[in-house]
Amino acid sequence: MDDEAEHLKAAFGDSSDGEDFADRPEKETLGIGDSTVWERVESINGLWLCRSFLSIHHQSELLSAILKEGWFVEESINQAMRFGDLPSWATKLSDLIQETVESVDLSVLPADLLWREPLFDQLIVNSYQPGEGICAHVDLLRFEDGIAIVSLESPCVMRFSPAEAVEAEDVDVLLSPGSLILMSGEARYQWKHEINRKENGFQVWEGEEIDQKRRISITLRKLCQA
Ligand SMILES: O=C(O)CCC(=O)C(=O)O
Ligand SMILES: [Fe+2]
Repeated sequence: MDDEAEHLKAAFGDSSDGEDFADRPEKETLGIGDSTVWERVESINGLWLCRSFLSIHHQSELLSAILKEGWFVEESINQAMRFGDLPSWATKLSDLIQETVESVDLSVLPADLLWREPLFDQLIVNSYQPGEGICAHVDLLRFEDGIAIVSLESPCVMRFSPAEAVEAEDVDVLLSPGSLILMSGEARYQWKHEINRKENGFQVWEGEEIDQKRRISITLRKLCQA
């Protein structure tokens, strides 16, 4: 077992523990977690969270595929970007997002976004060491509506705050490993999002300080046509 798999096993237990994947081959092939429950983040239209998007096994496979790309061998490099043809693991992830969204009877993503071709053609993988995060921002307008973020490894709190000075409270969302968030409409254009993992940050969830480790995120977007 390589270091990453060992690390995941230590954190989450063996993926085969108590799970008989043979009974549910379809789910496992698709990499769908135990349940694909979607939560609408109240007070932010267009923000949806699926905590159990990826099974432990799929998280481990995805992490290995990302690390195999060799993007993060130098400590100074913590971000990789790809446009157009995405690596096969990212295309599979995009397909899985589409299937998962399609299979629920909820408007998790507006149909015109869900069925555009391709769903995503831009990929960013960020690797954050403990203490590192991302400043409050609205994603650039050169990207279309409909943004997906998949989280791996350390959980973190992502804070949403209104982009314009309006009377609305900030909203914290816990991005646990294996989770997927989708932002569209107001969530994408009218709210900023940030992750502050500095000492004076906000990595507290349900009263407990989050034990920070490396966090890897995969952001999928679609470029606007020129
Ligand atoms: O790492 C994340 O979860 C967020 C990344 C992000 O917001 C971005 O790249 O625009
Ligand atoms: Fe962003």
